[in-house]
Amino acid sequence: MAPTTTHRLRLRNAAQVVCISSTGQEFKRGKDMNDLAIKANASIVVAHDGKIAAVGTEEELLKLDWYKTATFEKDVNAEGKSILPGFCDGHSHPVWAGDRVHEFELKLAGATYLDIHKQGGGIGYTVAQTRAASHETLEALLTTRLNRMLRQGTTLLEAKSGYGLETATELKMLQVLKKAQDSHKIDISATFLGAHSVPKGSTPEEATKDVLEKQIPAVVAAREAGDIYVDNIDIFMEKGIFDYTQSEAILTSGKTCGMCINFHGDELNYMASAELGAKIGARAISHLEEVSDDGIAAMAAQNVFGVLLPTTAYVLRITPPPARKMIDNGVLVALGSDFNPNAHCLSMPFVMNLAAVTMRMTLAEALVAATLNAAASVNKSDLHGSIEVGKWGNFVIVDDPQWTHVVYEMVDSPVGGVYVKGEKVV
Ligand SMILES: N=CN[C@@H](CCC(=O)O)C(=O)O
Ligand SMILES: [Zn+2]
Repeated sequence: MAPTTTHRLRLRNAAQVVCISSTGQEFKRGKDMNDLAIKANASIVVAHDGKIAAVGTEEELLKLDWYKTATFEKDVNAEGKSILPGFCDGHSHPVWAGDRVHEFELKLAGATYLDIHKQGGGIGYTVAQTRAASHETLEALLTTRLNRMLRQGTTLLEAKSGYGLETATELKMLQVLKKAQDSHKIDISATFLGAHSVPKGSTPEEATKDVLEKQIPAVVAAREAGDIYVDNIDIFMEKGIFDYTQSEAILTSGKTCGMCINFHGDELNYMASAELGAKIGARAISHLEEVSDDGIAAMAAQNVFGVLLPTTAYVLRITPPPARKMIDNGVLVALGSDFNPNAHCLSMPFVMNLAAVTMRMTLAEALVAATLNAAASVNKSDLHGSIEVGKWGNFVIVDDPQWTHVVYEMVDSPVGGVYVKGEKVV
């Protein structure tokens, strides 16, 4: 008889455990996105280190010697429920003060995003508010937003700076993200976005020089001092903001300093961002509403993730990115909420609903893009994004035997519980 082993958690006999992968895949592409590796009437065990120790039907689990005598600190009956991996949000801007509800009304009345931007609103408005805000104010705002995301099932988040556009405020935002990473249940991939816009009174050339010569060196020094951490470098590559040459210079400089390239491109105008990203070894490019066919081919060939953000097209009433074409042509597709003062969305279930309805992704593709592929877009699918032995015990419990209800039931999605590292956090 095997000795008794104790474990943090067993979720017992769920109608569906949606594993996403059962072979340790780093990501999924093309038709494989429709295979969710679903186990019916299955259980999950999480060890005391917060990692998944076993997943399978009772019959499968009883083949494991240790399982027969195992005990569980929490033993939860999941009958009639379905279990998904915690959602992974591949793109967000969660650190800022003020809001732009006044601009929402202007946009509804016909003003475009770039019209408002040129008049000093948009990102410029948020930059002024965020520069003026204290660490404490930003921390409190971020915590509230993270809590709301967690309630909707997000357990991994890519989160950007970018409302400072100068060294001190960019560092303040990254410090606030580090504090959240050290204290909050959501795991955060931190992104430096000092080139989110051209600050008032500067030219794009001057702003590029400031990012290259002041901001990046300061970010690297603060990272070395342990004051911040930073995983990715980003830029808003857009007409009238940063062009091809400026984007290439900033992104490659960040890469040289050890950051992964993960940037905004081909959003409102075609900029050859996809082609640039493939050329310089980007991990991910977000938006891509205006991506070219050549750009799609280049991204597919170089394994560059397309992080698609259906909330942006919805709120700006623009044409969504060609998700179908991208998936069918082999691009690695992930999803993000794009939470920011322009697109105030904290819910990955809603993002999946929009992806399915407005971008013609299947429900399975939307789920893979909001779990395994979003985790992989920030190099974290070794621990996030699927229900497999050795990964974090991060789960969303859906109050229905069919997981698809979490996407189908709009707005008040049936998220019945959220677990992080085997602990119930919602
Ligand atoms: N497009 C650029 N950045 C954000 C919007 C930021 C803002 O408007 O404050 C985005 O991803 O949608
Ligand atoms: Zn963005």
